[in-house]
Amino acid sequence: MTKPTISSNLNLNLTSGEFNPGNFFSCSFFLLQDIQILEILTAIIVFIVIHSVRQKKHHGLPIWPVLGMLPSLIIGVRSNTYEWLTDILNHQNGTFTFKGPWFSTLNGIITSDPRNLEHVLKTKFTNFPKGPYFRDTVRDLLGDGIFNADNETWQKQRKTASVEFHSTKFRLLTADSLYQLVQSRLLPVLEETVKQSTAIDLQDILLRLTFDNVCMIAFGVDSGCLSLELPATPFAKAFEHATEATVLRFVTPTCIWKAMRFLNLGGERKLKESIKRVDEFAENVIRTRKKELCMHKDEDKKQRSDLLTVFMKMKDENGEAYSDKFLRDICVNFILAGRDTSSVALSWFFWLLHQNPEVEDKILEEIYKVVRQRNGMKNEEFGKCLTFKPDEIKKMDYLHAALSEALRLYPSVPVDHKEVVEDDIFPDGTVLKKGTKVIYAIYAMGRMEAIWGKDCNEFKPERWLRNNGHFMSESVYKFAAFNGGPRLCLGKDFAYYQMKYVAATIIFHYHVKVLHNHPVLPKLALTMYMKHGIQVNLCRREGVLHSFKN
Ligand code: HEM
Repeated sequence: MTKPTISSNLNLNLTSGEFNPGNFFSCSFFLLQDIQILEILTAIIVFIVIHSVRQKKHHGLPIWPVLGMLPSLIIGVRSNTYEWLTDILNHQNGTFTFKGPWFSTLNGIITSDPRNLEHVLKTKFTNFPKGPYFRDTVRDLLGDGIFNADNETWQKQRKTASVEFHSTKFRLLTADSLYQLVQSRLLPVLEETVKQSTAIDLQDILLRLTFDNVCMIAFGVDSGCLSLELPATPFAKAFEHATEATVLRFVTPTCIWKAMRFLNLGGERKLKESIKRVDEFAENVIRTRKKELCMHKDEDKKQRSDLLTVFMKMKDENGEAYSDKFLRDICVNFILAGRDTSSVALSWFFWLLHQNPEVEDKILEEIYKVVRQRNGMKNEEFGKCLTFKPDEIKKMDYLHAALSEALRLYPSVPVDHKEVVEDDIFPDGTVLKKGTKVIYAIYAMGRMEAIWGKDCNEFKPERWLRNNGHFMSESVYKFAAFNGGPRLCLGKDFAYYQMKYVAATIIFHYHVKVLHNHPVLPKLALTMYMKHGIQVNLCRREGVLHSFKN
């Protein structure tokens, strides 16, 4: 039965011209009821407004009845989430409590205080695992891989990968693979765009490069993403979509994204499709490698030093080989670790160079100085230098500082997450109850006056240099781009080598000019992609040889 409205009640009486006590009472009842509803609604609105204004004074963000801070979060997510978070943390002395809707698990402590970070990542490491909330949210994509594992599952992957990462064989493989890719793919692709006088999306080129590189070192496979034709990369795209859709789960009440997953709706449907494509790629690599290891008598192939082969030869606690699913998880996690992180860092680095040409000049000066130190290098041969040796890359302190500075302002992993096992208390006095989610805002940390001083928003590589010009590292709890403590990034040394090698090669050969008015904005994803990439034109440097083998 539809409930009469105020006007329909009145019409009923006035137009009929009759007095019907039954009608009169029922109409008055509905009239009274409607007026009460209006009053109640008005009271609720007034309450919300007063309440939110009061809370704003108290916590920096309004806490709405039922919805908590969700409306502010939605507004923040729609603008620049990282800037929004930085602003709040700056006003809250580095730590604040986020309260989500009553019916959700969207609550947690967000911090950018280095003392708290050290507490989480080192001092009380075992009390702050990734935890069930994080693992549940990213499990569909990352499974039980290293990024999403705690305790023994994490330890065994960390141990194996760590031994591998520090082996000479692996170092040679990574350096050789990078050299090949830069010389025979990156430089020809860049040179082609100069010949054609076309603009390119540098982020896309770098993502292709690091994807090929990580596939080579993690699986010993040439994925062929970077070539003159710039082929479609359905797997890489699926991977990007999957990380994006996964991160949306963190800002959506769990019950809602779970319901959407169950009903296969919206972003969850997209996520499922993307993960399917990711799985197909990983399964294909694993199947091929298994066949190769079983059937080929070729000892060279058995001696491979890529991570997948190493994990395939290992046994689990029951003496069984790892399942294909677990191997898939390992693959996907290493792609995430190695592909997006260095490429997005390099993209932001070139964006910062574009805005700070004096830094580019200093890097170029350093490169020239290092190259000129080569034994017997004559001035006229200088332009023929096509590549750099590992020990030359090591000498580039200013470049190292400039890349660190780029990572301070644009960390590839902008926020990270832990969960409290037992009640605890942060060094800044924040009380942590068992099960609380802790988010550390790495992006915000890089832009806090309290940590970096008044010039915190400026791009100043010099802040990383000692008086003698040598690079000086910072505490990992202050500069958390590579995480810290037992879960410090395993690929940190390799990442610096890779970024320095690629940056030095590009800068030595070309001046990178970002297209005027190209919008450069961060995207909300697990790693900090540029939302619209970075469209650039390249200009050759005079006097440098530009004919590359392809
Ligand atoms: C600029 C480049 C890079 C940055 C900024 C970076 C940053 C990070 C961060 C923040 C973490 C911690 C993630 C977490 O626990 O949630 C991490 C972990 C890790 N990174 Fe990197 N990374 C970079 C490059 C690489 C590369 C190139 C590799 C390997 C090829 C790599 C391998 C790993 C691995 C295996 C872990 C997991 C460590 C663990 O949980 O024990 N990273 N990295």
